[in-house]
Amino acid sequence: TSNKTGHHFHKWEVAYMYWSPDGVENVVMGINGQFPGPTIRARAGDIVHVQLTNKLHTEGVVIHWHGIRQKGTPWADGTASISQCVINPGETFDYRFTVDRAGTYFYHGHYGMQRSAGLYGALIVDVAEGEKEPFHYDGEFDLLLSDWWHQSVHHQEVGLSSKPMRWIGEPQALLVNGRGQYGCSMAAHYGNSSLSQCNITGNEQWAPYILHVDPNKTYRIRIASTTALASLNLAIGNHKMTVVEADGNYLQPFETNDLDIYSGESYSVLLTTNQDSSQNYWISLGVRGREPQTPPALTILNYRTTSASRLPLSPPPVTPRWDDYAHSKAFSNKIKALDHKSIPKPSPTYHRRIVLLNTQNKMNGYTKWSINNVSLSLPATPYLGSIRFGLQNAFDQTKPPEGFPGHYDIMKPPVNSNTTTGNGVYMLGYYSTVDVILQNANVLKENVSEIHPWHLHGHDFWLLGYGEGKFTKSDEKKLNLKNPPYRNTAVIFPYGWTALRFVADNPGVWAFHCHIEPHLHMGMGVVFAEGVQHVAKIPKEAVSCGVTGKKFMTGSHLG
Ligand SMILES: O=C1O[C@H]([C@@H](O)CO)C(O)=C1O
Repeated sequence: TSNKTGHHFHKWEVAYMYWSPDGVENVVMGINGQFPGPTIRARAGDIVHVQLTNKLHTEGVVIHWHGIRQKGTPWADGTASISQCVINPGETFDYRFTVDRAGTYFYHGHYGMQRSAGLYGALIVDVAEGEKEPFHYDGEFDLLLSDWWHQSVHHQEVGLSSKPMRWIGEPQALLVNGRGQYGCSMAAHYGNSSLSQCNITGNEQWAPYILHVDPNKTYRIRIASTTALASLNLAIGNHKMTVVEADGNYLQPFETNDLDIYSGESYSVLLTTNQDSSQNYWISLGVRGREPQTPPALTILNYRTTSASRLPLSPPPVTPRWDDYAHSKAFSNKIKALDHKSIPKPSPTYHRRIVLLNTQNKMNGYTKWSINNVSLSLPATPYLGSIRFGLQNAFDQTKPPEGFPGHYDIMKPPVNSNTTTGNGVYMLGYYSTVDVILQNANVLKENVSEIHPWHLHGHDFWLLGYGEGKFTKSDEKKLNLKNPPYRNTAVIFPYGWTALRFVADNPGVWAFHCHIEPHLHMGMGVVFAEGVQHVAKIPKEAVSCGVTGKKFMTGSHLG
């Protein structure tokens, strides 16, 4: 075996194109004529180099490499206004970064709502040569989950930022590897469906991605969710799954009949093909946490011992009811880190604890999401450059709040619903240990509190636990400091809290936000920065806009 660093060079062009993700022709944001974009496959320690050219006619673009920590390359994180200037039409930007750890990742647009427009794809990192995964499998499948609207993202963005706000509603279809079915169902013939039976030859862009398996083998199914809105549950007829990986980190294996997956998360499950091999089985994905108006996504587990076009004997497995939160919490609480050299043990103490209250608010008649009563509105100049070069006029210099008033009633709609906007930064001590308590609350409407999956850029965190109601000092003893999962995305349940801990050891500026795209668009995020003075050699192209761009034109040097 050799220890040579692999180098993966990809030339990509992003463009809108006609596509039919669910049987209805539409316009998607594709890469090199593909939707979803090409899968990147590398080994741990390799360098990935994507030379991205923007072929959109009138929009900028960036791509975020979700789950890749960008150690030493914070300008390659692909967050508009945070890590870089947008790539203008006709321009090319070089994303060059190390994939330092094996796992299931993905990439997606991180400017406006371009992820919802279809700008996403899979990024799979295998173990380094000579290394082994801590589990065995004979074959592998990659499922990238998303949701799809017929209305364009431009239309959606205008609706969300209008007065009164027009909500995007539920998706028209759920997609597996960019494929779904609108207005028909592959399982209509069992009865109890108002939809007609789909007529699919298999060559359609919207034909399901079928998993072809041999009997008595073990398969690794990698599942990642880049949905704009939907929380999902995946179940496979007659088969159990063993969950072994989450967000690029190994788990203590556990068996399950169905798997919850929130936007921004990834899992690997092992499936043993030990059922009647003369039959096929449904794979079904249902909506969680919001009253569904979208039929389940369906595809087929095909035993090669029978024809792939033969439909399963029994109807698709029924995923848990959308509001069965007890089921979701039980699943989340089963997730524990594997004792493995690749996963650091949690720091036993913290230096700073930031409590982030999540509320839906009004601001002068507009609807916003706010964190401690501040709704994020990103600045014109990317923070990475403005903080590195000390340009204080580029964003709010007031420190964002560390918490919220103790008397705030999380069970009621906000009393003072008039929120504020801001773009201040949480400056974290370099190498300090930071605790974040994400506190959920009631939305503007009585008796409603929603699910929000929070995603942290540039780091993994230890997910120390979940609880009900308002987090109090006495909840500290409930935190798991023994084997918390090490992840980059964590959900907050309705009216509950979620506790995280991470070490601020990655020089750069990092987004931390709700991964529901319309929610981020409405301000549901914060910005962390640490060790920015240690960032050297920022490529010019990353900061040639706003006040950092002007700095260049006066001939100053960078880095
Ligand atoms: O941000 C949101 O707005 C709607 C609703 O609260 C108002 O229409 C919804 O379900 C969200 O998640």
